[in-house]
Amino acid sequence: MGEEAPEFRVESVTLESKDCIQNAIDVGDKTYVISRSDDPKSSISIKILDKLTQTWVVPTVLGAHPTPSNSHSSILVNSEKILLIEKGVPLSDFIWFLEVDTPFVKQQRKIKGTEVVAWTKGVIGEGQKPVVISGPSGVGKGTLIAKLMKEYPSKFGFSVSHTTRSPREKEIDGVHYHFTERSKMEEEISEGKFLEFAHVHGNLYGTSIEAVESVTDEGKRCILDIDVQGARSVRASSLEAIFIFVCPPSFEELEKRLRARGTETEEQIQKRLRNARAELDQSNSPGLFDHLLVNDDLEACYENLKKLLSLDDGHEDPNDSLIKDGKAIACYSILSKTNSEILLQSETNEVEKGTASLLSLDLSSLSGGAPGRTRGLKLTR
Ligand SMILES: Nc1ncnc2c1ncn2[C@@H]1O[C@H](COP(=O)(O)OP(=O)(O)OP(=O)(O)O)[C@@H](O)[C@H]1O
Ligand SMILES: Nc1nc2c(ncn2[C@@H]2O[C@H](COP(=O)(O)O)[C@@H](O)[C@H]2O)c(=O)[nH]1
Repeated sequence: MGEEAPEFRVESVTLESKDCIQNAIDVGDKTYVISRSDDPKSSISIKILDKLTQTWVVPTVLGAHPTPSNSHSSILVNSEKILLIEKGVPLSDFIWFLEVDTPFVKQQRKIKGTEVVAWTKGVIGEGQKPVVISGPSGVGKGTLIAKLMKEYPSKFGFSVSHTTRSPREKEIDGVHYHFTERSKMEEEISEGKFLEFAHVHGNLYGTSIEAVESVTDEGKRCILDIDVQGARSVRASSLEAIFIFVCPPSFEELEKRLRARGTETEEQIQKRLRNARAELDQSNSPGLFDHLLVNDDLEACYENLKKLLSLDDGHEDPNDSLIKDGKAIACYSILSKTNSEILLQSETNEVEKGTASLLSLDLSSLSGGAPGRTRGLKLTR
């Protein structure tokens, strides 16, 4: 927490009636009214008053909404976003931002031709970098990932991709893939819901932003199994990840594994083998992959993968002690704001296990935002 005395500002007016709570926050010429009814199941609604014309607008609200709760407090962070602190929800879910004029909101306003706001959830700490695993079809990516998830179920989470291909026997919708119609997937891509997508072996595959975010929200390290085109797109995105390419010991062995798997027709096998040559050629593209792993003996390759991942395990997240018990119930309200921090005060008399009476949210720590999460929040006692 900084030394300077908190500068108190009345930027938010809270009106509580018998069955409704409303916060009114001025941002330039507009007043944003955030309301929720007394019913904890009902969601938050937003109205905007244009102070110049004295007209009300109900904006298009993008992003996942805050978890229903019966109370919140809010404050303007800067001209782009409002902070909302929810009460009575788990600590892992109590910080939200309403983006009112971020670059994303400005862009969406232009596209939609309406007033737009976007919710984004605040995530404490950076978490560990996601791991992108690429390699030709049949090399054993899925096998290696399955072993990792089995051995470390609470440490790693799989990014469930979308695909337009048909499910194989034993593949479960929502577990192995989100099996989807091409038109629906294309629509969602155009809505900006995908981190990356690619045409692979004649079908459309893609990683939704939600697929990665939901794993990270659970405090797990995200594993992506995607092709080389997808790896390139993720490399070019703002997601900082570790990129691993898995090679077969030989092309003949790759073909043998693909055939032995018995999931593709001869025509599909031929297509996958043709694409494999191109993917193997690209494995050495400068700056694309951080590590190459040869999957000859499965156990030896798995041990090498574990060694690679533990190289990045060294760092301790300073927020760990605060978020360790993410299920503890948050009962904070906003106390004050300076240019550098927002102070949150606990409203419980007895400080619950895993929570503190006063928390400082470092305003220089906010990164990302809609359509993903606002990450890297530094929250200190
Ligand atoms: N080291 C290995 N030695 C022998 N067989 C292996 C080895 N690793 C995986 N396999 C087998 O090879 C087949 C293909 O593996 P897997 O399905 O994991 O490949 P993949 O890279 O995930 O393929 P795709 O990209 O098509 O999903 C499976 O039948 C698997 O059991
Ligand atoms: N670019 C992306 N590639 C993906 C994604 N999910 C899977 N894949 C890759 O597709 C092939 C074929 O997979 P299969 O399950 O049909 O055998 C394989 O190389 C995967 O890595 C994705 O979301 N984006």
